Amino acid sequence: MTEIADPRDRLIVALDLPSVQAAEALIDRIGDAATFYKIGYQLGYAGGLALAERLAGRGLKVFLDLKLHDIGNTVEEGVRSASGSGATFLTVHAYPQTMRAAVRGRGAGLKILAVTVLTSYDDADAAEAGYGLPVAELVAKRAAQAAAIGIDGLVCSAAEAGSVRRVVGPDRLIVTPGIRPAGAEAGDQKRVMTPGDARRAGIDHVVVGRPITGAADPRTVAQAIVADLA
Ligand SMILES: O=C(O)c1cc(=O)[nH]c(=O)n1[C@@H]1O[C@H](COP(=O)(O)O)[C@@H](O)[C@H]1O
Repeated sequence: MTEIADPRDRLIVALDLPSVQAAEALIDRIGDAATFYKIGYQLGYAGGLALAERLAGRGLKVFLDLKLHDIGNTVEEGVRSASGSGATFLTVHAYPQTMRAAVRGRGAGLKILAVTVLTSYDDADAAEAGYGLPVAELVAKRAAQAAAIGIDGLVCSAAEAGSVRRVVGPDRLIVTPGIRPAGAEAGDQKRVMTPGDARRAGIDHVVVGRPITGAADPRTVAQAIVADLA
């Protein structure tokens, strides 16, 4: 687990919103309660990539959640292009060819996170997708491959944080979505944990979307999550 001086940096708010205007309004409402924002498909395809550069320019940390997976050349060049965005994190899927390409394209300052098994998957979903391993074993296998390839961090559920830490050692980042404050709706997430339990399991950062984006008072929810993480 890495040392993080400001506990707010452990919370990554997923800006899963339909427009840059909506994202900017949410960031204004959250104010200084959060320092780290994730831009994924929904906002990225609606002008969010330019927003990523603006947020980084304002000193906020940005996680570009592009979940790249393609032929090696395309991944390598895509990662190279994203290296100029000012983002701190970029995701790829944890396939060996894809991870090797991402490491080749990685520029200074950009950390590559490999998504092991999506937190919306349980063992039945993995079997339906053709995998012959239960989720926990597939996560551990992909984490070991990612570490051997030199990936900076892993995305998994907090339920696997302990086993992933044993596989990858203390220096690689563990970033966990599927985080729900006690009593919050899980929605389509199947492997969920509270922020405090995730922290005790040894994660570095949590990713939280709908519990914050859908809250009547997103700033208060973000502050409560940071307090639980601390
Ligand atoms: O890479 C991710 O961030 C990610 C990986 C994963 O396994 N599960 C997962 O939920 N995510 C992302 O984390 C966020 C979770 O959002 P909420 O379920 O609304 O908190 C979404 O933006 C997802 O795209």
